Amino acid sequence: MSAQREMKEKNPWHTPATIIITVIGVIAIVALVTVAVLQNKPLPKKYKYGIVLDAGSSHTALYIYGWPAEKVNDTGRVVQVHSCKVKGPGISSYASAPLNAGESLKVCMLEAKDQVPSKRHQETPLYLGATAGMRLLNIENSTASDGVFQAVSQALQTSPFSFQGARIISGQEEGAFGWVTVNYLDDRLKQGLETTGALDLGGASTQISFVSDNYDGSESPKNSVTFRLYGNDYNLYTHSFLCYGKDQVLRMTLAHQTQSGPATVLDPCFHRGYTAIKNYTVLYDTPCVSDRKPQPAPASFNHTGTGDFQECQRVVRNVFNFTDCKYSRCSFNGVFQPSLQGPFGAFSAYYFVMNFLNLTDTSTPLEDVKKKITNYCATPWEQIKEQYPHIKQKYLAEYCFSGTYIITLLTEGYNFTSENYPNIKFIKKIKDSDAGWTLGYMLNLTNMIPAEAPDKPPLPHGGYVSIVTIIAILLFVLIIFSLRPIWPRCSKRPQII
Ligand SMILES: Nc1ncnc2c1ncn2[C@@H]1O[C@H](COP(=O)(O)OP(=O)(O)O)[C@@H](O)[C@H]1O
Ligand SMILES: [Ca+2]
Repeated sequence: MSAQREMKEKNPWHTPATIIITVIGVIAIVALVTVAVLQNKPLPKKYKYGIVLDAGSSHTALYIYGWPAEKVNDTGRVVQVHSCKVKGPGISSYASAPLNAGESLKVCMLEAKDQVPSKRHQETPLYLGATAGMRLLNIENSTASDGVFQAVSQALQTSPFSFQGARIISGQEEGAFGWVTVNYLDDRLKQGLETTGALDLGGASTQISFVSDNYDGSESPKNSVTFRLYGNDYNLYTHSFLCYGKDQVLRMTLAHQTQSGPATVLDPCFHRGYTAIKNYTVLYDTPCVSDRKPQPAPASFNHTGTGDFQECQRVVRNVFNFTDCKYSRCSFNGVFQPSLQGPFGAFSAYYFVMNFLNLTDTSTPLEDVKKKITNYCATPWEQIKEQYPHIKQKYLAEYCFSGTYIITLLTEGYNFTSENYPNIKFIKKIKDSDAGWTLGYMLNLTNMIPAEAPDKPPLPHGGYVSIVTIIAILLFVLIIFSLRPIWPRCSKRPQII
């Protein structure tokens, strides 16, 4: 009894001071964790938006991008939140009725109004960039192109967004911003990883952009764009070939085949059984071919397919000049090109065509790719129409030509070989955002990619709570252990006696 009483008296757990300390300690730990959980909750997310209209030669598309308002420079956090395809042709087709060009954008602009919360409308920048279709119209008839821009600008000014202007973007911008988009979406810029080259095939022009280590830009300065992004310097090679989009190349190959003004053209790039009456004036109505119009020319010709890949490739080769080159190396038409390097993303019409032909898997050897296109071209037109009843016949008739052109451009134009052809990925989207120049264009105009690497991001909320909890538990354990030297001695004393 007396030993028990002694123990009770000497046990520090039972003194009022220790009880108070322990209670205060526990309350402090609970309070600390509660504060960490409640007070440091991330602020409710505020979103910002930006809108870009891609006025291409064949059609216009509207893209809405969104990003959290805070710390946007942190990561590749700008994403495509919506897209809208404008009904009808590209704005350059409205040269003689410009008001209709403005009118054509209305449906997508209404969609954009619904997609962006109304309290953000006023602060949302809206851009329109026009590419090769308008470049060609501007060369052909600058008054007409001015008229189109006036009409679309007027239509866009009436929108609730902050309209920042409509303009033709240069081929260099188109190529460089396509490259920025691909690498931004892939998170390659921020991490300073090896970059991906960009291959963009449009209807009226085509772009190639990539970083090559043995290229410093001095051999052909007009093909060089330098960027400092997230603390890394990039020396980008880029070139845009005007008239080398697939629609203009098709005209050039037809022009090549109609130089003598024949009444019938037997075209190996179209299927056997395909036949259509085509108008000479319409065919030659672009600066890419206008100087080659046969004089005098009949009103129309009979365009008849023979479906022969190898012959088609022979015809397509005629649109390239492989001989003139004043540089150390060239792609074609006397244009400098450094040696190909790294992976490539090929988008827009590259994707549409190769996806249709089931050739997006580039592990398919180049020889097999050619065989598949050969088979497709050799399939009679009636069979093709039956096989693909839901695909627009204009596209359907042209896939043989387009596939042949793509392979010829890549291998003979840009010098891809069977070894590095697998480095090309045919892509439509990267992480739900379309590959194309528009995102890079907006990131640039809104200064969203900093030149220097951003500061290390602060600890996320979850991480902060965990750390405070761990510290609190450690403190608790520490209190227990700090009392241990007194406590065990007291409890063991009766046994010693
Ligand atoms: N589903 C499809 N199949 C084949 N080609 C397509 C498809 N959708 C779009 N295209 C083609 O993609 C090209 C897009 O070019 P576009 O961006 O309008 O021109 P540019 O960039 O030269 O101004 C056009 O040749 C168009 O016909
Ligand atoms: Ca385009």
